[in-house]
Amino acid sequence: MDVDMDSKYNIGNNNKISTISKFQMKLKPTPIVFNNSKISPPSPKRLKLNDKENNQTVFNSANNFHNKPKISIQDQRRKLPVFEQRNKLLDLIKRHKTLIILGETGSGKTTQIPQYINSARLQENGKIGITQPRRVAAITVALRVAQEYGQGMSVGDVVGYTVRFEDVTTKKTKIKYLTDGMLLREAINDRLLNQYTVIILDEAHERTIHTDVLFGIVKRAQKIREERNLPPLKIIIMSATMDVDHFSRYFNNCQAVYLEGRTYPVNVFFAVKPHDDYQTSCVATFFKIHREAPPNHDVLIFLTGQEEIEACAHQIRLLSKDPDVQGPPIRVFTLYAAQPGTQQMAVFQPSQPNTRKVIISTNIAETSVTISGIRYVIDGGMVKARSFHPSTGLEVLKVQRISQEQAWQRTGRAGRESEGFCYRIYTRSQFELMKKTAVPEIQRANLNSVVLQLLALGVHALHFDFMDKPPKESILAAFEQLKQLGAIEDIDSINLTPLGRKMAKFPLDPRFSKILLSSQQFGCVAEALTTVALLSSESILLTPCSRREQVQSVRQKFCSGYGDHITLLNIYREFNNVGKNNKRSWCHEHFINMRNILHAREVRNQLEDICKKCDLTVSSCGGQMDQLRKCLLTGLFTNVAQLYRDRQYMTLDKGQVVQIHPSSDLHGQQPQFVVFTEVVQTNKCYLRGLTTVEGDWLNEIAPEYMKNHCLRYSRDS
Ligand SMILES: Nc1ncnc2c1ncn2[C@@H]1O[C@H](COP(=O)(O)OP(=O)(O)OP(=O)(O)O)[C@@H](O)[C@H]1O
Repeated sequence: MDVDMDSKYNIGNNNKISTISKFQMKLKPTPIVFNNSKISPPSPKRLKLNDKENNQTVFNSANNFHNKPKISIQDQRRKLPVFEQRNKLLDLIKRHKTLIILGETGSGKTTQIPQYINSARLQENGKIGITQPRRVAAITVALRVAQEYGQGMSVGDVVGYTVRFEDVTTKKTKIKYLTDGMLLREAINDRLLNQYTVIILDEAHERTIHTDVLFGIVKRAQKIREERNLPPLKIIIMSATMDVDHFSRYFNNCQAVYLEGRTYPVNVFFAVKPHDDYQTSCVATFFKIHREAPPNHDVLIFLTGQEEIEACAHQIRLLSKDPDVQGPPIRVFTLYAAQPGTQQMAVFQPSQPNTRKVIISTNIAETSVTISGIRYVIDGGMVKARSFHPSTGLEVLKVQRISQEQAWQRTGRAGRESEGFCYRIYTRSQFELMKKTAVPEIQRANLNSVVLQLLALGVHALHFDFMDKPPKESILAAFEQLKQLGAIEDIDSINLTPLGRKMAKFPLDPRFSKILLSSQQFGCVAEALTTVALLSSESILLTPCSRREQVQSVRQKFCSGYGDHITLLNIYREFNNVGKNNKRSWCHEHFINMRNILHAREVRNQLEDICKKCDLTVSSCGGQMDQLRKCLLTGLFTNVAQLYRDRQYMTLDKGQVVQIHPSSDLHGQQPQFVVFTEVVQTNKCYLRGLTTVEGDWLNEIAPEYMKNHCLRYSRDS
């Protein structure tokens, strides 16, 4: 792209924008001005080789290679900065039982280091496990590494991956990429993680709740294996951006090594002034790039969530139809967690010649992934983060500014195959005001699942060796909830009840596991499985903004007076009744996301297998929805709200004032009691995913809980 690196450019001066705007006045992209900042990510302190005082090591490498003709995959590997350091690195790995490795984004840590270890047989008879915070990264990196092995090697042979509901490994697998959540589940069955001799916790800076728990689990497994003279466990912690001292202290002042050298430079631009409407600014910036960049120089845009991403995709598709828009044909892709795997993988397909691929993604493309062809990153600067408030008992999703570390990771997605560009839709001073690192998830999340998993490992969360302790009240709230669900006898207990042990077998929030495990007693195992599978997968409902009324009218026949969960169940049942050949057109006609519903079916099958292992037989309640509604209450009785004033509800648990979300089937109705599965916070608190329940059922189903949580208002008041 022929951008003058030293001058500003101004999308507002581009008369193409005014032509574009005639298509959709409301969506007119805001003009945005950038400065080229020419800055680089901060490198960790560079210290001398084997600097004893600081216990860190520096490597020197200066691999700078620019737009070269296509090179073989093996040559690509040899040109990565880590390649030059291979022997020194292997020597360090051999000598240290725990090692921290820092290296620039794209330098080859994730794909190369496990291969080096395997070639040198450092793992001996065990496996090398490499964790990733997200499934997309685990899958794509495994595919890439299998491809690098060549010789017809397919994923699942020497290189494999395991993500929730998908295991592509065999006995032959030596290098196993897996999500941090899956390694944690494996630890429940094998506390010492005996199948591994090397565990690499990658992208450690992300501090996902699972990685944070794994820090303690692997540290403990390493120590116990040492004490018992079992084959040792080597731990490697990797990232491009992390607080080395903090990590090193936690891992008994272990050695840290900084791999110098980067692949290709990325030129960073900041907006000259703040832009509140970052979504529209991203679109404007995209069209600026599109007009000037050669074909197949692809673009990755970071936004916060499904709705925003779909709206942006819609806007780009619409604007790209303007005959005045110059540039190659645009192919728009979206990437967010709620999509099924197959749809996510489509993003990684090579671009068609002479086109422009634009991918609009959440932070799932922020770390580890390489999307071939990406030269440009547009960073909206925001992320949707989940936070739990023990005082209200609610877990809410909120859009907030990213951290500086996240900004650098996003920048790192350009410049992986050649020089790249990153446009930040925020000013330099806004960047400087951002937090250096994000608050670890463990300090802001609902800890129900973690506390349950730790108990399954025989550990009490209050006594667990966390790198940064979660708030005590969040741990206590989790114990309280597990007690209410019947997973433990009392809140000091470190023993799970038989029910609790079964709950820990499901890769689900304990409230959902409880629903499944109670469903036998209500004769609705089939319906509970469907409902929980649908709630654990991405939304099956498509609601294009422009066709809202049409959507409502075709879906009317599925709508249940009992609310959203039963409506979803009705849709799923009908989908199953449609013949195989007609499913696609049926989905199209009813605005149902076919991939998501098929994915939900896969999830359902897997949950059914676990139910069978827990001795449940699949029964159906047919049309008796009271059975399912009661069953939902067995897990979700702490998520009940009562009508107390016109359209205002109050949660029974903590007395939080809430309203029914406009997208709910129950919006506009005022049932006395509702059970909910989601809370969304904008300027008000809204409940989404609702089912009506009867007040009397609460005493029947959760008598203990109701002793302390009386109904706030009697029916007559
Ligand atoms: N799927 C892929 N397609 C094409 N090239 C790839 C792919 N995966 C990796 N690469 C190449 O390998 C390089 C190293 O990738 P790798 O993921 O190992 O780096 P990393 O140091 O772990 O980066 P990060 O810290 O960003 O995860 C990339 O910069 C890219 O050039």
